[in-house]
Amino acid sequence: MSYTIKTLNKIAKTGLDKFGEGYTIADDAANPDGILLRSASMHEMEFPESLLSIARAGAGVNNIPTDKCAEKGIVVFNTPGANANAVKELAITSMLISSRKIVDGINWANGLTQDVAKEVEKGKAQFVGPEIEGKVLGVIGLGAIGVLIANAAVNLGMEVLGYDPFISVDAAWGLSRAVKKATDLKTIFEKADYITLHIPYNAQTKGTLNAEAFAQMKKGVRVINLSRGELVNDDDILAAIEAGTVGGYVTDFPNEKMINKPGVITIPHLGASTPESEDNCAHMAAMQTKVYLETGNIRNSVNFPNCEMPLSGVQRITVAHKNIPNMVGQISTALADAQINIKDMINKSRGDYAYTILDLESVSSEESIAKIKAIEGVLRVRVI
Ligand SMILES: NC(=O)C1=CN([C@@H]2O[C@H](COP(=O)(O)OP(=O)(O)OC[C@H]3O[C@@H](n4cnc5c(N)ncnc54)[C@H](O)[C@@H]3O)[C@@H](O)[C@H]2O)C=CC1
Ligand SMILES: O=C(O)C(=O)COP(=O)(O)O
Repeated sequence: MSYTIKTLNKIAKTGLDKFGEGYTIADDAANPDGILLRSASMHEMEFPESLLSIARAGAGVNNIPTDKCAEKGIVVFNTPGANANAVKELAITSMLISSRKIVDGINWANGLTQDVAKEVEKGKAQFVGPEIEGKVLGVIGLGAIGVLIANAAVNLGMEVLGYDPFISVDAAWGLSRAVKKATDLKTIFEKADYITLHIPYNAQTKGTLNAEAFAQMKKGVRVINLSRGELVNDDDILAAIEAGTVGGYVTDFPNEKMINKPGVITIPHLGASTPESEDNCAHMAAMQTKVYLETGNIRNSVNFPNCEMPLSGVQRITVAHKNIPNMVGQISTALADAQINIKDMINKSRGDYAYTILDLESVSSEESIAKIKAIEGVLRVRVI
């Protein structure tokens, strides 16, 4: 057994150490079995035939063409929740720095040269800003991060409204009963003093906060975006700041338009930059990759279903395929034609794609594997 892992970003050593014997890890591997990355964009990349999996050490997968990967039978993983606490802490920080004029105050104080103590007392009145206790926070997206923030804000004495039409059962279980459900974005826009976004960036969520949204918001609302820059329309929020509708914008995704703008605080994408999160994400990404390469079991994929079965039999075959009728029938017929008995099997689907694991009582023949590969809708066959 030997596998090659390519890294596209710096991945915490504690995670890479999990691969252990039989693995070569390099940032310039030509024909990797697996790729590990953080925010590097893979949209323009060619995928080598050797590539079986991609693991995003983090939450957002908008930097990976997940459908294109699925079509090639490449399983893409992320690490749900592994960096959520780091983002929660930065979101609370962001609410505070959007409210109290801490950043401006620090910059001003650093520019003082003489009679500093006296000048501080004279000048501090220009940096007054409101407290967050008693104010209304609107949380858009109640996943791993949104739930933690909503609960923390309740504990800080805020009134919290949450909006997530697709909330998972687990997330709902974790949410404080004090968090009120908003059934539409309008309610959040009209009531919130602070709005924080915790949704993925995709074609549906692009520009969630735009001129139409800002027009419905309370005057002076503070907006926090630690999710992705594209969720907020840059020109529209700058206009809303200029008009006084938005009282402050904190973004973890600076660009040329946002730098050095009054009312905008730019953070250099630090949401997940804590040693704890970097270790958690790397650990999960490495373990999910190792398990997939060595057993074919899928845990925490974003483009294929989760599908796990304990190893049994003398050989395992995994088939990534389209979610269309009669795939399992055709695969088992190909094996039966070669007198191969199936000891155990599992089939799961997710959207347009599905995955089948078969543990065999005898070793398959090249001919039967070729037959499975030739079935229309089969994307990738592995013999483990
Ligand atoms: N700044 C940073 O360093 C980090 C940023 N992120 C960003 O935060 C996002 C969220 O992360 P997690 O909470 O871990 O993901 P998650 O997948 O646990 O939660 C996302 C939630 O958004 C909800 N959602 C999806 N579309 C929605 C819509 N149109 N309206 C309302 N809710 C919607 C989903 O139902 C889900 O509950 C990531 O996709 C990523 O873009 C995540 C980690 C670090
Ligand atoms: O997990 C995410 O979605 C993030 O945005 C974190 O990005 P990073 O791993 O710090 O480049």
